[in-house]
Amino acid sequence: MDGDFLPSLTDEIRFVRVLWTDNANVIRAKAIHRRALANYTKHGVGITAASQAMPAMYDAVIPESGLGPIGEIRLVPDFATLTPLPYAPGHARVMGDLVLDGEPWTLCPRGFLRRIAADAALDGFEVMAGFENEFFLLRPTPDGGVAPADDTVFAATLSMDLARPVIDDIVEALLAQNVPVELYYPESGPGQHELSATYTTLTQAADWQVVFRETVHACAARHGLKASFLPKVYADKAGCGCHLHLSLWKDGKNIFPDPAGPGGLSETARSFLAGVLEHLPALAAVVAPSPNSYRRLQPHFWSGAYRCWGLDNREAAARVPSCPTGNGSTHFELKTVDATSNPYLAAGCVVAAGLDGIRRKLTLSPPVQVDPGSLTDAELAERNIDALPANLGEAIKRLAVDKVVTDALGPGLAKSFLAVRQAEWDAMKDYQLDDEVRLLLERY
Ligand SMILES: NC(=O)CC[C@H](N)C(=O)O
Repeated sequence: MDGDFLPSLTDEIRFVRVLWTDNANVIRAKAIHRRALANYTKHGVGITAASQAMPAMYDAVIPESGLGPIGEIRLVPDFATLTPLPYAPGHARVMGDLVLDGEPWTLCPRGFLRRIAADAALDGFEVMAGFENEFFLLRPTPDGGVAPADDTVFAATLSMDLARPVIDDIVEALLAQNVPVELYYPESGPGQHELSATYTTLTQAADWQVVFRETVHACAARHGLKASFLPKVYADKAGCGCHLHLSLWKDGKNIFPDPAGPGGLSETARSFLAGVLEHLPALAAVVAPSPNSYRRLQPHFWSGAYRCWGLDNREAAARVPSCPTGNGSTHFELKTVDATSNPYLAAGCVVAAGLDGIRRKLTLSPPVQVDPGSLTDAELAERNIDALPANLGEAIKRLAVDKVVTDALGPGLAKSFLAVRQAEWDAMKDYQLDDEVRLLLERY
């Protein structure tokens, strides 16, 4: 698509933002003015390679990432994703691919996910995915802080009424960007909401996750509110998950369900899930990558803090939702994931772990049909259930030695990702919750 899309841009579009995500899952863009667009369609806009070496705290290059001041990458617009931004009149957005010497750059998160989708295809599978987000709507307070926009409870219709103007705006904006919203309800935290969309292909699911975060933040701001996806904002209240739903398809047919299999899952689905659970301590560094993530992964908050799976079990890391038709289970939900994770890296690493499970024909442990948080240490050990890493520092150590996940990432991406995670852990390991919230609330 070398410029043939240009007539489709209305005269009102002034800037086209080309987006990329980094190893700290900050969403960034360079915007091209429409009068100069043709100059950048093919080879994209130059950005520094060091853009993949920045932690969440500040724009500084982490030297251990292997990146530095020298090195230029091309941010090439993927015009198939072009859409005007309903919340930013005059602006449109495309997803960008990071390209080096005309080839996908090995450190590009979007390119990485495409690689994993291609790996799955070589094994004969198409992966379908969906990210299911929770977020807080917060109101600025006179002292410069924020407070929840309301103090309602789970699925409270009062919350629906109070938040309706902003939620309606978010939903209309998502639909206008072709993100097919399906379900909405207020979640149990104060001012917390959940909106989910239909599942789709792996790369599109990650693209939609970026669009989702952008849209929620921007629409909230238009209503004088702040939105945040930070995993834990209030210590004693629900945190924000970004559960990842996955299924595997062959020849257009979902191969997850088998009504006769344990949990209604086929043998392939069970091996895939076993792979995800085997690698989960390492995956934690990718799907729960912020020091703040580990405040959320606690028992009794339905956040998936235990390495196990269960049918309709909301305390297990992997929940297999039962199917109302009784024809077997169509997918599973990895609850451990939060929205500080880069969706391309998170989805790609989880799928790589699952494919490893299939290749090695791993056997899935029996489902856990009790609240793992209510079991004693001895009972947990007996069932082979362990807690996830206690903090980001522990998770980084597990990722560094997980050959399957780091090989999937490739040496450059693994090195830069680990270096950026380590820098965040080093900087924030002694922070109190308030310090984290002050620093990270508006990043996510
Ligand atoms: N309804 C739920 O499953 C709540 C999820 C929970 N808020 C989380 O942190 O993931």
